Amino acid sequence: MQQYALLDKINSPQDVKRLDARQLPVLAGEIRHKLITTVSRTGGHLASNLGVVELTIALHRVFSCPKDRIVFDVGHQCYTHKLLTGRRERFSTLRQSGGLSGFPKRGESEYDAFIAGHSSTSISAAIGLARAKRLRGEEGKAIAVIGDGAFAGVAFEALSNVDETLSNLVVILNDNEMSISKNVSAFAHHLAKIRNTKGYFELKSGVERTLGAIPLVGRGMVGGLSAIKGAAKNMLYNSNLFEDMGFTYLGPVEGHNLPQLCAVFERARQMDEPVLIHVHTQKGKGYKQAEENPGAFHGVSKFDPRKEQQNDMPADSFSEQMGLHLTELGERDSRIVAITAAMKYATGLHHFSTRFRDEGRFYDVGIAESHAVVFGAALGVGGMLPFFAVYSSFLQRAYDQLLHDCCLERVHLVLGVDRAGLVGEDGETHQGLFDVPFLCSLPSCAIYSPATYDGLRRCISRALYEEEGLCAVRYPRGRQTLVLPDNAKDCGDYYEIPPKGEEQGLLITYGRVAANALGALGIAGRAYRVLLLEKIWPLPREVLDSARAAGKIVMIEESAASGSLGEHLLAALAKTGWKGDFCHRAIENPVVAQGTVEQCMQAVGLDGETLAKIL
Ligand SMILES: Cc1ncc(C[n+]2csc(CCOP(=O)(O)OP(=O)(O)O)c2C)c(N)n1
Ligand SMILES: CC(=O)[C@@H](O)[C@H](O)COP(=O)(O)O
Ligand SMILES: [Mg+2]
Repeated sequence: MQQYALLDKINSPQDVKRLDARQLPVLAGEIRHKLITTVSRTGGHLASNLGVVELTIALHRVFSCPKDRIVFDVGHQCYTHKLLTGRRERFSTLRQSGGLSGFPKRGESEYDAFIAGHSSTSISAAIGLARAKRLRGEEGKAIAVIGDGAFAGVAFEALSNVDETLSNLVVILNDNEMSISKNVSAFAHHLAKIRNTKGYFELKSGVERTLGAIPLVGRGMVGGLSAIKGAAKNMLYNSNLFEDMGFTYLGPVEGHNLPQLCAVFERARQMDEPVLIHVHTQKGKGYKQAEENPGAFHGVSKFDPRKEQQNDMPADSFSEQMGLHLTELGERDSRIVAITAAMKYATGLHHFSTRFRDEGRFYDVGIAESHAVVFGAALGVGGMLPFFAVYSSFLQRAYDQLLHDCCLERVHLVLGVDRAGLVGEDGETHQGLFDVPFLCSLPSCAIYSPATYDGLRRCISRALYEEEGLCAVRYPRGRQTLVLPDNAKDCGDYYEIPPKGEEQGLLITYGRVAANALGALGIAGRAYRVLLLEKIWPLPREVLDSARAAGKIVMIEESAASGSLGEHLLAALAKTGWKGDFCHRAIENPVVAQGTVEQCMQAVGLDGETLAKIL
């Protein structure tokens, strides 16, 4: 086990305060080594964490948690924070079942002030914590640490809510010019403009030189001095969005310069007004491959850090297959326009982007899923064929736009709902378990849930050309696991697989878990007729008819149980007076902790062995 002279003695933020300032860069080096060696073994978010090592050390050096509350935005960059707040010894359990979460979790530590995982919420949370402190007469600052990519959507709603009474609010903007890929938003352009003006310390020393030249002649001068200082600041510095929205802006500050970071954080700690500190960092700092290609090292699976080049083979995945197929369709139909919310590569849309961006048929709207849905709907109203690829859990925040802007007037928008179902190591915030319930609740929404690549291609084409209103094609993280039996009969909306022997019941299932369900039949040695659905909603008529004719039905789905397809099916059967035996296996508690997908499946009873017991 690697020994670290300083890090091994850090068991709380107080230990960071006790170090000599000259030791802080050494600590930063040890932390970087720990991050690279651990994450190369566990997988996780590497580049973002390498970029905030000094920022996080300075945070805990100057502020005093848990009296001061730190809220990380997205929270994928919280690893140094966890190393400095008593979780160093558990760090090797990162993102594993029963181990440390890859995101802040209040239940994990008193130093984790608020949940994170979905982007752009930290300023809202910090404002809430700040207001509560004031109302309860508590000391301390509420500090949001938010990236330039996450400064989108909800963050702008929060910005509009800042006023001079928030004197205990500090926002630290970690500007590394990157979201997952290069940040090309209008906001990023504003940041670039600000970065090119005088930095905080240049400005500060300039103003001090100006003020220093004026002899102090008594108190009256002090008032004059602050007026001159304000004028000097404005003279030296054109205003920016943050100043205009009520913050005192401090920056830009070099994000790997510990003395500067500590000095500016100390300045903010003593101020009695809302402060925004603009820190300029490098995503991937300290690991050459991640510095050169931060996007590729945003989220990594296990890798060998000694290798010069990591071979990033194109993934064998539903995402990749979606991207390739949509690009193929795009060649034939110029009405197809693709949209991503800052997830171009992870959703597979980079293929479509490369081919059609210059024709104005690909848009990365940044982390703004609600905007993406309305934008897409308007593209549809305007006569285009819009396709928005989005993770199931990130789509949750656009529920009203789906209802209000798409469904009420049956606008044709196709959603590629990626990471639908259990995702594994990202845990509770990212499990895609709610899309079937919330999409089924929408008027005139159609849902496809293919379990194979062939089915995915077919469903995307049907969604674009056979459907009229909102249509979702949902598919899991990773690759196809189901092998369709040769005797599966294609019935259009579903496949029918005959029983292996005298029929003992009807098994209805869809999506990735169908592989486990079919496997369970083999384990149990039971003879069920199987309906493997591809179009799941509205429930196909023939499926309902087939169910009504069955005496025993087992329904297996990888979805939150409440509002699930199985509940809808049972309700529909009940309306027909059906009185058979109905067994429904879904996920009763959809707050599913991290682990491998297989471990998550086991935790919720959707693994083959457990399913065999209900057949
Ligand atoms: C609502 C939502 N949409 C998308 C994501 C996926 N996501 C995670 S981190 C990230 C980029 C964040 O960029 P930034 O805030 O600049 O952090 P950096 O990785 O650059 O440190 C995105 C798009 C998310 N977590 N939440
Ligand atoms: C932090 C975040 O939300 C994303 O980086 C997410 O973790 C990516 O998930 P995948 O690894 O499934 O692409
Ligand atoms: Mg960034």
